[in-house]
Amino acid sequence: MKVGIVGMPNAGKSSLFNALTKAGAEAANYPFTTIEPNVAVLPVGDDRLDRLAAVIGASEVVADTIDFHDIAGLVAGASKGEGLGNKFLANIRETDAIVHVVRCHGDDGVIHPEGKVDPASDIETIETELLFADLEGAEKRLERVVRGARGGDKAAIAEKAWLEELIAGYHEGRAARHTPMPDDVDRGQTVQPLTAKPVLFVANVDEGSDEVPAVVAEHAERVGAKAVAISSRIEAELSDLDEEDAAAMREDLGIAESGLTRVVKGAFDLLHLLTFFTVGQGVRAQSWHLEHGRTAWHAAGEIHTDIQKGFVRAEVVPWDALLEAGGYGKAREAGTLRLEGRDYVMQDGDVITVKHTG
Ligand SMILES: Nc1ncnc2c1ncn2[C@@H]1O[C@H](COP(=O)(O)OP(=O)(O)OP(=O)(O)O)[C@@H](O)[C@H]1O
Ligand SMILES: [Mg+2]
Repeated sequence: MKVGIVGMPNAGKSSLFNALTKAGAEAANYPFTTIEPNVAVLPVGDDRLDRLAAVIGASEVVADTIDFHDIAGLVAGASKGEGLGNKFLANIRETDAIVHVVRCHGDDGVIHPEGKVDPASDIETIETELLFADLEGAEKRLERVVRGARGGDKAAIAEKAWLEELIAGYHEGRAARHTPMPDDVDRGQTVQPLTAKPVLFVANVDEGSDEVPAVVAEHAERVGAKAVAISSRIEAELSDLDEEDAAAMREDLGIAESGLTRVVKGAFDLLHLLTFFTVGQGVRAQSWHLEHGRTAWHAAGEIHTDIQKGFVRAEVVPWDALLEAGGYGKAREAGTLRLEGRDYVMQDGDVITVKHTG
């Protein structure tokens, strides 16, 4: 899962990113040691996984991760290639969701590219750039599709209608997420609009506050997005301290929970994924994620392509049933552990053991 951090220049993106990087590097189960400098890998903590690992006697706990990409500031005109515009937009294109950092703090020492702090206007600037980029992409694609549609190609006809609807929406300032792609459009061939991606607004507020300012909260609600508030600078400073000092400083500042936790959880929730687990005695306990509606066969593919290729059947038990039974044998006796085929639709919290050949 990849999340891109976007926002105006100087909004506080890199401060947030640096705090995330340190948090990731310090987490006990950080699975990668080398990664590009603009990517922070964060484990998505899950209390269920820890409990399963303890009961089953796993050798270690490996939580699934989420990648945050620091993307340079997006200025007005980026979609026309201003600044490093196109490169930034290409970076955003590869992500599954967007964290949009909005400057809300009033520290005069930090220059604002437009000369004044105005969260609503900043949000509009960024959203407009994303819309322009999508508009250009959709118009280009439409030119190509029109010919196929004229020839009577079913997929092309459906795609043409969808693109026209998208374009009409863009002209009215409507993001692509409000015009979902119909099933009969070839997903692999057509545009992947930036404005279809789910968004988490991060209001970068003055230190000591963790309330989302009303303008940001209302905007987020209007566009169907979520919002959290943090002080990027404080989070970056806190991440430099050891745990004890950080906790004391949080208390002094009156910030309850780690702002980073809220950002990671908030970003993760955007993706609407289900979590499943693999756990065994003396081996790793791991968490994994899948889109809702995916099957045991897809789950096997997440674990390993070889396991998917050799899929025979799956043993599935809900995490709480396994916990209650205290082990696989007891869960089998209790009838909560079931045998399932490849088409079994995975449920959130399933613990799976894939039996496979090879
Ligand atoms: N909540 C805050 N209060 C006060 N100062 C802050 C806050 N958040 C960030 N800053 C300061 O704002 C400046 C810009 O922050 P940062 O480098 O994170 O922005 P950026 O969005 O990455 O900018 P760019 O687009 O240039 O990459 C830094 O000096 C940082 O310490
Ligand atoms: Mg930066």
